[in-house]
Amino acid sequence: MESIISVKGLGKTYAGGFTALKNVDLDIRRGEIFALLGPNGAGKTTLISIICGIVNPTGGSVTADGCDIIRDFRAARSKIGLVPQELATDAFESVLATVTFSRGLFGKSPDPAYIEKLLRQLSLWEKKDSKIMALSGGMKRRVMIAKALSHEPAILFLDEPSAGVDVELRQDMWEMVRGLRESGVTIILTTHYIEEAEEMADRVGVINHGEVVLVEEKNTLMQKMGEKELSLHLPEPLQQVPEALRDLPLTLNDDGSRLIYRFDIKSNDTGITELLRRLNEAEIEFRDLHTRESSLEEIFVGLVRGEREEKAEQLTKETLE
Ligand SMILES: Nc1ncnc2c1ncn2[C@@H]1O[C@H](COP(=O)(O)OP(=O)(O)OP(=O)(O)O)[C@@H](O)[C@H]1O
Repeated sequence: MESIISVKGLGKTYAGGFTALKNVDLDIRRGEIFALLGPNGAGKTTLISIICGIVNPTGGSVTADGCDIIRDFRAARSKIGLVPQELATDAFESVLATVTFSRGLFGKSPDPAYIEKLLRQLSLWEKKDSKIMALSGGMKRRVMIAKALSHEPAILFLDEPSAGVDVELRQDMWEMVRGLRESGVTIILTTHYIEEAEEMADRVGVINHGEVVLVEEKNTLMQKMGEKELSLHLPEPLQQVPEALRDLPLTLNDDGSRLIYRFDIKSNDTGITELLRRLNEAEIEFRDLHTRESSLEEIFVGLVRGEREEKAEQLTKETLE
């Protein structure tokens, strides 16, 4: 599939000597919604800022829609719309004036018909003459998106689009972002809300300590990394997992009244038949039984923790050697 952003060997060491990005390779496909996940300080904003030309990289290269972000800065920047985390707009301006002005900043000739279409798409047309300060938080955020799209970019970056937005508005925002994708815009969002990535993204990238540790189709990721949980309600609570069942991946929850069995989604043999047979043998009765798939959040936490543990192990090994 054709990539619209191509990041190669990208590195960033800040003036103080801190390395925020290490040799990052990443391709964003044209027309997708890509979610960039990572804990605080992982390097998400640094990466976006480099692609948008706000921060200079110390190594590597980036092209946006075929334009090199350094050699061809203006052309590259005109391909990109950025909605930053902070809502910064002129409170006393009207919606229409603000968005029209933003387009002008990119040297694009005025196009009232396009601006109208954009404001309608973002449900802001009714508010076109309102001053920004008179708008609700959700509307202000939509104005930021309208500003970012005013010069008709092919790529839209949304840095934490749901930060401080209530659940209902978040749903609206997701709807709207999907609508933008339908209209052909490629969307890259950073988020701390894993459910946002789970709900919206076509692909997910995880960044940790300045390294892209994983890029995967969301569905594949959830299938590959996911665990399923089988939960059995015990009418007679257990103090501990019986000796005869200790070799199985079982844990007790809810004061011993729930037995949890974890199995791998990708495995052909879930071991459930065997589990039920062994429970029967051990004369453990259960009332109901249901399964649950792990969420992207659990996968993410598992990944980051796994990497941390691996590093700690490596460090211990190195210290001992
Ligand atoms: N101008 C700067 N000078 C020095 N270090 C910086 C600078 N900007 C960011 N950093 C450091 O680089 C690392 C990555 O920061 P970045 O803002 O890219 O992370 P992030 O993944 O966006 O985090 P968050 O989720 O908290 O926004 C952090 O350790 C941060 O302290």
